Amino acid sequence: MAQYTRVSGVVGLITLQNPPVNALSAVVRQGIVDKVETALSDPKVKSVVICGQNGNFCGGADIKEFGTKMFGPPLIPMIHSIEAANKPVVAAIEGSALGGGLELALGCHYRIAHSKARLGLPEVTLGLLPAAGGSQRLPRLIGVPAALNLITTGRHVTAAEALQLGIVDQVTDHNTVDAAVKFALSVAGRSLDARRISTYPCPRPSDLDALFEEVMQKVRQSARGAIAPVACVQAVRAAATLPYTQGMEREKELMATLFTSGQARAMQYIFFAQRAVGRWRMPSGASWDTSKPRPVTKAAVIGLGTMGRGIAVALARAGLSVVAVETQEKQLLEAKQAMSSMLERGAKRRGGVPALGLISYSQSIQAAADVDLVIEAVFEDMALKIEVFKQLTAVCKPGTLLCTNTSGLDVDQLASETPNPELVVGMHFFAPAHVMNLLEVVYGPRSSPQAVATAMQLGKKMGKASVAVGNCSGFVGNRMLKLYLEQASFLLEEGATPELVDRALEEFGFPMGVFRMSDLSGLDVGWRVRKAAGLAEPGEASGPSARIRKGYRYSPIGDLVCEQGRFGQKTGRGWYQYEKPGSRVARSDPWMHSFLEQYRARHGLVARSIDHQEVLERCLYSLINEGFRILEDGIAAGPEDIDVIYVFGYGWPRHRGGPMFYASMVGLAKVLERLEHYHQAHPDVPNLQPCSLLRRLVASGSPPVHMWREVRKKLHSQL
Ligand SMILES: C[C@H](O)[C@H](C)C(=O)SCCNC(=O)CCNC(=O)[C@H](O)C(C)(C)COP(=O)([O-])OP(=O)([O-])OC[C@H]1O[C@@H](n2cnc3c(N)ncnc32)[C@H](O)[C@@H]1OP(=O)([O-])[O-]
Repeated sequence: MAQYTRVSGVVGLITLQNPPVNALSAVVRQGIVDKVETALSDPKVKSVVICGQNGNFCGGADIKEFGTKMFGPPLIPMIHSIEAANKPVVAAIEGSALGGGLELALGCHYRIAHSKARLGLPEVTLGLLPAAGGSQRLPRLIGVPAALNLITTGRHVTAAEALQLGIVDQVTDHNTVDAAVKFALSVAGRSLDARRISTYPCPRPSDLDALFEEVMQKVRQSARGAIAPVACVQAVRAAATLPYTQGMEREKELMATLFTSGQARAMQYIFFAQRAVGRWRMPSGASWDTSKPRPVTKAAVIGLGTMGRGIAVALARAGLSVVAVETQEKQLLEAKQAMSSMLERGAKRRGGVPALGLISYSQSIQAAADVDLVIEAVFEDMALKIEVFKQLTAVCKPGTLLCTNTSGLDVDQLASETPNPELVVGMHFFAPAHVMNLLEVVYGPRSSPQAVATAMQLGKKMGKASVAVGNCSGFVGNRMLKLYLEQASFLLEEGATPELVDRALEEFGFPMGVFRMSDLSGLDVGWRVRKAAGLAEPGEASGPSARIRKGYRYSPIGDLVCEQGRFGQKTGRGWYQYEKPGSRVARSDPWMHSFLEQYRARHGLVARSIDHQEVLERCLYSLINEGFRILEDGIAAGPEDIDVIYVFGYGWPRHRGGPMFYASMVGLAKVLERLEHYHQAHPDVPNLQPCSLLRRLVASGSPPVHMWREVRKKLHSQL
């Protein structure tokens, strides 16, 4: 709803009230219409101020209303009536003015923002476009290029940038509503003809067609199949080429193509999933609202390799005091240099001062004696990690949380090597840790809910999408990825090429196919893990046993490629060839094609034609199937946890909603039928056997993804 008061005698103050972000629900819209009417018809009122309750202007249209029957006054005429008002209307912007919230402000005649406010039109991140006049008014106010950038990226701008762009008229460090009321008093009675943005001509850059062509090409490339960014460009083009009213018609048309699209549903699902994973729950029943996190102001990072450096920088950026420990002097000096430039570059990009002073460096673990939490990021070797944990328990103050950045080793085994296993959790960051937004917080059976709560809160403070998961080999992300990689390798045996498999996955929307991604992360990483697991055997064995491990099918192709010293980008050769070691542009490698032909010949395999559909079904459905096993094991509390992990950590296209959401869109019965088909064709691949939870969900009518948690609980209780 909206509240109305008259202040300073002649200013009508309208306050949006819908905590926490004053979203424009039907009730709020009705409130605005009524209160604007009141203010405009009150003869004592000379000008009007619109603000939001609780220091937040407006987070836009109410996303929770999408997909339901819409009622209440529509946004567009509501904003038009404000713009057409005969008394100045001033928007007092604090906190966020996003989407419909900024569109409401653009309908006002003036905008005053607090210096900490954030403004933007992020509809594209929800699979939509600004559909309450934003795509038509913003280009008229700030020009086509700037509007295109904000609308196609959905990025939020600071108040300072908004002032520089001309979106707001004034920025204040003081009480914004007071500043707006003072401003409203100062403009009372002034003509408003020049303040109605929809009447502005849209500035036309001389090379308009060239500009839109270039932007559309870039947008199509980065969109990777997402339809909303393309529609955003088309809507802004309408603003630049059509009169306002026709442009609004075009905006409406384009929004209609997006609003009910599967992509929009997927992206709104991820919006809420990202918030849902913050409400974590452990199998013991302990949860986010019953477990109090410990305060963490000072942390230590042990081991300053690539991961350790990124984690320390991310902690300092979050405002924590950091002790960075590296026992090797040369490595320590190199790390100090690298981390300082990471902080400086970051500060330059985001504006602000690099937090160089927050990090202290040491060669001794003793330096971690007074920290609240330690993150161990040494080489992925259990014996080494146990040794580090032993040293830490000897020097750290009582109650210090010991976290490991292992990407798959047994967190509980590590915990059992310490006197206080309840203080041990995994904090699995993704490379580069100061860039990637995902954090898997891994709890073992003895991890205390307080330790989980503390790690989750720290992850949020570092700006990470933090997901609490149970301890198992590979946790959630890597455990599922193993099946995806396995199928990709099998497809090479059966006739596919790295190029074909990658093209199918990139057309699906992944930034990189599985083989280009492996070349980027280094083939030797997986090889070391396979060797440690006793899977990779040296030499070119032939015959059936060469492709069997522990009784099941195994593809040694990856091991054989590594034996050639082909580790990917870092060696200039991997599944692809690169100009030189470290280059990033992958080119097909004739060596790989003849190697695969010889490999098939040696193992009596006959190549067959494989299409994109089979690549997607085998790689994605086997990954999804493992997702169901993870839900069945209770390692992940719900499908949202898995989907947030894959969208934020593994490049799963956001407009496909994540693996589990995607399975629900494809249809669980279809996924089950295809898995059964492939398992029948490959009985020696047990991972293709459909998971019983999938079978039972299909048997119970394939309920929608948001009901799986409840259905799984019920199915479990029936066991
Ligand atoms: C016509 C028009 O053109 C179109 C079509 C539109 O306008 S489409 C809509 C466009 N608007 C957006 O894209 C902005 C979306 N929101 C945000 O980016 C952020 O929320 C925030 C504003 C920057 C605050 O961040 P936060 O970190 O302080 O809190 P939070 O945890 O995120 O959010 C706190 C709680 O508020 C809920 N919430 C936030 N924004 C919401 C919204 N617009 N509608 C409904 N609920 C919303 C959120 O789910 C959470 O709920 P719960 O989990 O507690 O139950």
